[in-house]
Amino acid sequence: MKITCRLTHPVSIDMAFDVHGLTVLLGRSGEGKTTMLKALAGLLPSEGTPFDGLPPQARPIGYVPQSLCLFPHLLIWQNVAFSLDGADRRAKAVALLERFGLAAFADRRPRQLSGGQQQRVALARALARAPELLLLDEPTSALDPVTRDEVVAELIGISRNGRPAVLASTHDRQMALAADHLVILVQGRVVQQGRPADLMANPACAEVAGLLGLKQNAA
Ligand SMILES: Nc1ncnc2c1ncn2[C@@H]1O[C@H](COP(=O)(O)OP(=O)(O)OP(=O)(O)O)[C@@H](O)[C@H]1O
Repeated sequence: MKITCRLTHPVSIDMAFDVHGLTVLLGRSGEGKTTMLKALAGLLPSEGTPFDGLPPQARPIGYVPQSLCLFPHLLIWQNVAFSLDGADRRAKAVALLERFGLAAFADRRPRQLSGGQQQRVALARALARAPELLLLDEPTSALDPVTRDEVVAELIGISRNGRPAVLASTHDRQMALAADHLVILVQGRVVQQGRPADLMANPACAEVAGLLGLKQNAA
């Protein structure tokens, strides 16, 4: 899937990149990663996205914000079933929870779950509408290293099934290096994209080398 996006406010962005498998957007704080994910999800006005003209609810997108935004007053299964209709919505939600090993938590509330479990509930909710593209804003930022590795493995598993493609923003170098496709942002522009190993071997510039944690040659 080809993603394009142009924005002038609140930050200047002009991006074009491919999404296949688990794709990770890596950039410094303030580059506009969150802003672009919101624009793709239809929560901010933008131009040149593949989804222009569609209201947020009609976009084939699942979106997990950094704060997750689970509904605290709803049960876990009700959170997952939020966008579903029909008498079988509980069964569908529980089936999704089963996929993440959380079916036993269906009748609890979000505050009764750990951060990693809440992240998986938010993932299940985003997958409920069978999106073509799953957007995740810094999905590992609140997780300990072990849970982070589990969530990244789950994202790889989700994306390997072909649908949805998964696009995650991060500062997390470990997550970036585990991706199928890595997109590096500098000042709202894509400066390099490709397989993480290829970028590690041939960083396009000092900024890319810095983001990847490579030693830079003295000028
Ligand atoms: N509602 C807003 N009003 C004004 N400026 C904003 C608004 N939202 C974001 N910005 C600015 O736009 C820029 C990009 O913000 P954004 O949150 O998209 O960056 P980011 O790359 O996701 O950063 P981080 O990695 O720290 O989350 C920042 O300079 C931010 O201050």
